Amino acid sequence: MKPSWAETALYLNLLVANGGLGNSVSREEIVNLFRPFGLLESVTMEEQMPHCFVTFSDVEFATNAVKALNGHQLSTGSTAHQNVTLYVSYVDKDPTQGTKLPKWIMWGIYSVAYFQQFIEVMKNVPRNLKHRKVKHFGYDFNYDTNNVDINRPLEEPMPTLLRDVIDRIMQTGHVTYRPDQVTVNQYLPGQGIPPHVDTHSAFEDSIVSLSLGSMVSMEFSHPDGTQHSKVLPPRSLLVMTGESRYLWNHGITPRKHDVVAEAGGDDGMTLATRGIRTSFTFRAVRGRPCQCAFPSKCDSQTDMPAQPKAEPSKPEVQKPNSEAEAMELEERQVHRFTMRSPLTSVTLATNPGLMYPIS
Ligand SMILES: O=C(O)CCC(=O)C(=O)O
Ligand SMILES: [Fe+2]
Repeated sequence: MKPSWAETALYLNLLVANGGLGNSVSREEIVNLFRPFGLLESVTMEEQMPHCFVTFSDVEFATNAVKALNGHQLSTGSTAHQNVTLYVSYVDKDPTQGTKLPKWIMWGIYSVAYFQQFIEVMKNVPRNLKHRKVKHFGYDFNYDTNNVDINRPLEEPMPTLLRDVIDRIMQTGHVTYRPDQVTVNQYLPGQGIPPHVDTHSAFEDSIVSLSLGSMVSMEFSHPDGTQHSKVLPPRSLLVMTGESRYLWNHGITPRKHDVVAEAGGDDGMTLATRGIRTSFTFRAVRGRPCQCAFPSKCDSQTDMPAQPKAEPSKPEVQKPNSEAEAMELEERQVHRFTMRSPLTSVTLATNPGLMYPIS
């Protein structure tokens, strides 16, 4: 089957020509216009510029907004500007450019039918870890040693589907070593993965995670204490290279909702309910010691204190012992947020793809 990304290239980032501060269009007008299409990740407006950038948290939201709003006329009403016609188009802009944060590739290049085949892969896999389901291709990942045995590749060949994606990943130019190991993680709402750095000696530099199904918020933390959460929208690729691969911890807090910032420029927060998320992590096994510039996190260069195991989950801060306790903890955390800022509740589709076939 011909993969549909061959014809389809959609992005989460939109350029809104004529929708800028330079045309006296306000942030509020842009947010009000775009928000009905789905959760907004950001609205970027610069002084005097005649355009702005809108980033959605899901490719489908962006697709629908482009269809509906390209050519839309913003009328004067009570606002400062004359009638302006907005021209909305996709833009391939990397919002993490120039920062040390993980690279973020906004992609919606695969059709839904194509993705559905990926999720099928997990259907017959038993729930084999306490906190999530996993399956490995290429090489097994050993959760006791947090490593792979390079001398024991799996007999099952890498499925064509995954080889297609790997080709596509290589075409981005962000990845030096061709991935030959794939770990599929399937998380139910309430499940997660403890903060960790993928073992340096096990895998080469670039680590790529493709998210399918529900969005989730991934937490990144730097040894200097810097914390950063990033919403991973469905059908997006996260590429961790350099510092973000070797130094920053990444993890997913086990909870059923994520508190997500709204893009209005104020302190608006939205509570997003998690659905089932399936992620595909693409890595290249290393088979030789790591010589990175981050010895404090490098098992090849330092006697590392044992990493928190990816399974079973080890508590970082507060760990609920039962489902009831987990719910209570979550209630408390969510409640704290509610007190600080008004929350609107939004349930994101578990598999938005099924609802909006592209091709
Ligand atoms: O689910 C993800 O996107 C990340 C998985 C991960 O970090 C891992 O398997 O090492
Ligand atoms: Fe990881």
